[in-house]
Amino acid sequence: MHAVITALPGDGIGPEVVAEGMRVLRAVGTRFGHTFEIREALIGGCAIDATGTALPDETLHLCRESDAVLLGAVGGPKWDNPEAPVRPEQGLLGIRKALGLFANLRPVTLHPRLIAASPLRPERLQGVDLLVVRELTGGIYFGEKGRDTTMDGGESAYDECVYTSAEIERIVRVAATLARNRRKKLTSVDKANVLETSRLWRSVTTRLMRAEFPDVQIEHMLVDACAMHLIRRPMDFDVIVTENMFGDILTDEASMLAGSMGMLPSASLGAPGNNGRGTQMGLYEPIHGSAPDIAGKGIANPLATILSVALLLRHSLGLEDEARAVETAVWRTLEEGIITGDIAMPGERSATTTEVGAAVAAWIEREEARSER
Ligand SMILES: NC(=O)c1ccc[n+]([C@@H]2O[C@H](COP(=O)([O-])OP(=O)(O)OC[C@H]3O[C@@H](n4cnc5c(N)ncnc54)[C@H](O)[C@@H]3O)[C@@H](O)[C@H]2O)c1
Ligand SMILES: CC(C)[C@H](C(=O)O)[C@@H](O)C(=O)O
Ligand SMILES: [Mg+2]
Repeated sequence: MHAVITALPGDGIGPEVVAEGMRVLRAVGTRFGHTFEIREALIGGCAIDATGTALPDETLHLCRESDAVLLGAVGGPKWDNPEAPVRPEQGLLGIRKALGLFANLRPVTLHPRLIAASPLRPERLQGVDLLVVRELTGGIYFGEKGRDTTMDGGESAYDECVYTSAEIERIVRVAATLARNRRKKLTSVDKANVLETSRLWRSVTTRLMRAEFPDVQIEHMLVDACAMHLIRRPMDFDVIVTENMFGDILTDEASMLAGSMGMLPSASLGAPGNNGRGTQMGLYEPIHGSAPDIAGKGIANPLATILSVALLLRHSLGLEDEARAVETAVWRTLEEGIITGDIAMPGERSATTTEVGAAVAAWIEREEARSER
């Protein structure tokens, strides 16, 4: 296969982890005989510095012409002035919206050796295998926002949260379809005791599940309780579907089940079959940010990005064997103990970002990595 991938390294540790993602992609190409044409473009803070905008037209054009996009992270202290008119995060939100990527899949799977290193008790983590489906192009992130002055001469600010029934239906359909192929349990997370958008979310979800997914068990959970249950009994979750902001927050929390922010990948997808391959053009990125506290040190965990490459192979290129080869290679690398400091046990040797990427790539190039894990 010949595929065109746009790489958007971005800021902070973004370029460090995307370099390892590309190394792994090249290893997959070598091992399986594919050519991946990788084009790099600017997004976020580095794009602001170079062009004055966080999402240059050139970047968007390249992404639209690609089979898939691999993104690192955007943002950092250099651009953190809250009063700045242009912000790195606008690039990320802009590309998600412009490409119509409303479904953000954030799987949480645990390697056994990470259970030992986790701050949580091991018996709480056995059997954890969940998937958060986060609505990505609506809600409070994209509502009207602005500033005003108050009667007493002070300031006010507002962020409107809007959801339409069509937006809720399409994301719940994605999540329920995924649940149907897993353990057939869907948890819809909202704040229906307070928010009108959540009450609509709950009604639409109930109606749709009854009509189209009677074989999938549906439960509704308030977001505050969900935050607690994710720690108390994470193995009880199969697929979670939720709105944009709740999904953002819950997945940072869920990353600690897997031991680190550096472990969780994501796939952002739009309407199915929009690329002529019967698969989906998508954007793939780790869930973490630019990690300014460790940027430039060569110690960032690249596995979230490498696992995002696996999702890219699966969802945008339809290469299931290749996706599994990447996931298997990641597991083998963890078993070998080639791990960055964020998931190392006290006293254990920490590998660099590059050493981890090279180890995963080496496993892919070996025949054994193709077998089931
Ligand atoms: N998708 C994105 O581009 C994205 C996501 C989240 C935050 N951000 C931006 O990143 C900047 C920093 O945000 P933050 O510090 O709140 O969140 P962050 O995710 O960058 O970092 C949170 C903590 O996790 C650690 N961490 C993150 N990724 C890691 C990795 N791969 N390996 C090891 N440790 C890792 C960091 O060192 C830090 O201690 C902000 O400007 C924020 O807006 C961008
Ligand atoms: C950087 C920010 C806009 C982004 C989000 O909130 O979606 C990030 O936190 C994420 O999880 O991808
Ligand atoms: Mg986030």
